[in-house]
Amino acid sequence: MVKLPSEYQEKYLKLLGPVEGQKFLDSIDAKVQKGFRLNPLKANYQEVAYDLSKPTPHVPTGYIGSVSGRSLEHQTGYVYSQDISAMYVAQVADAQPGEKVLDLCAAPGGKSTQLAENMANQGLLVANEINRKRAAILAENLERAGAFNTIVLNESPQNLASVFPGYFDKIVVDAPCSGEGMFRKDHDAIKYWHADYPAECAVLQKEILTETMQMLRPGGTLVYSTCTFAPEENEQIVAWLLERYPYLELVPIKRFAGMDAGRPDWANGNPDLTKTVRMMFHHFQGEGQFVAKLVDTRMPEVAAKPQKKKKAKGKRTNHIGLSGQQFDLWQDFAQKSGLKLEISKSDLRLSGDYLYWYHKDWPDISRLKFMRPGIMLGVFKKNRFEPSYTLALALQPEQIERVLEVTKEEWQAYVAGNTLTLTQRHPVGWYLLVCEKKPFAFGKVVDLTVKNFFPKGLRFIGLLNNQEL
Ligand SMILES: C[S@@+](CC[C@H](N)C(=O)[O-])C[C@H]1O[C@@H](n2cnc3c(N)ncnc32)[C@H](O)[C@@H]1O
Repeated sequence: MVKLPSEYQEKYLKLLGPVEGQKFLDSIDAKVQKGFRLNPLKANYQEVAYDLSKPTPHVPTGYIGSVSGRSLEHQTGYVYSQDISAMYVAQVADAQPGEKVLDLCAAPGGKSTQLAENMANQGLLVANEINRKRAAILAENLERAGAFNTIVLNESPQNLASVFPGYFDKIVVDAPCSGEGMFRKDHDAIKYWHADYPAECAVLQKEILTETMQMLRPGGTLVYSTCTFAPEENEQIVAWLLERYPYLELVPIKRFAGMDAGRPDWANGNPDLTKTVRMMFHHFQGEGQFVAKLVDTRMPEVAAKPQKKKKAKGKRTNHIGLSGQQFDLWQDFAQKSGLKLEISKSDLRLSGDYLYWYHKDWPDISRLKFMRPGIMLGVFKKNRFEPSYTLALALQPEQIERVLEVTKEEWQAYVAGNTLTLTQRHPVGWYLLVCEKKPFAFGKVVDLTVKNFFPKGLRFIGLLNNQEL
């Protein structure tokens, strides 16, 4: 039996009433239902060695079941382990190809990967995370997903607002919160809870949303979510938004079986709050989640003010052009490996020795701290170019001629850091390594050996049959 703080118990018994409140509190001991999503950015994305017999009704790519972080499917970004409630947030955001979307509090990347998938790699997804270590994990997850249209930043909402005024069509704020909805899955989270915690989180949420509102374009959409049950961080925040920004309107969110409507009586009585959705332990299969969708009803032409381009402060060192020699090295790689991606020279950027693909119509982010200023294509080392792991995971096998299909045992050996031995000679050079049709890395063929270029920090012991011992 999980022990919940007495003030927490009293609060929910009062809010929900004694009978329902007790059911809610008792459900803390129920089994955690794991979930995962498939990734339609990948070719043959449904060809995975996982049970797909339990699809989720509310997310077309969602399934009930667990996946291993050591499986081929996970490493190649075909599956993403995610709670089935959490996966409803990006579904509600309904990001479309071509849109400009911001995921403001994005790590580890559950919502960002799903947004990128829904955008079919068209448009721009800015995935931001304030915590640097978490931002690195976010970048890795987006990399695995094969997200091509993404910039990963490591900024405060305030700094972002100074660069992106009125810029985004859609913004997802999956806010830092008191995490009550995680209590069943992560008992340690209970230790941090105290009676004032939700109110403290609400102060931060309002600060974050104040900056957020500066970045939403007139006519744009804001999705606000938390993984807590506390009304202070849910209905009361939405009520505050509606009062402070009268041009915002709530959009009704479809409620699937087990989902509850938001509770006006837990805020200021605004009946529109029933358009928000709660996922509660005792009713819905997943963990706790709240989600609200708001649209900015101002007409774009009335409200939009011309934005003056701010001059960058200090030296702009992040993006410099390629030298002629570097461009030749890149082209040599592209030509020899038979790369079939249309990348114009003006979309190539250099950051240190790293080569990025950064669309010329994307905004100037040189004043911001970034993890990935675009898609990392590779790195220049002395007189050679090494293609990146990111590029390997973003490619479909048909987008490159030099492909080497390996066995599952060879995949396991390679991701652990070993070289592979070939039985047949191939021309020297870079090859996209593919296992069960899933690209997983680049390797360099020299004589009868595939030299290992799997990133050192990511090496692991892969599973052959997806079963953790
Ligand atoms: C609920 S988590 C995000 C989960 C993520 N959206 C996902 O689906 O994987 C909230 C995030 O907000 C970040 N955060 C904390 N304080 C913040 C602040 N002041 N401004 C912006 N983000 C903040 C946390 O580091 C955390 O990664």
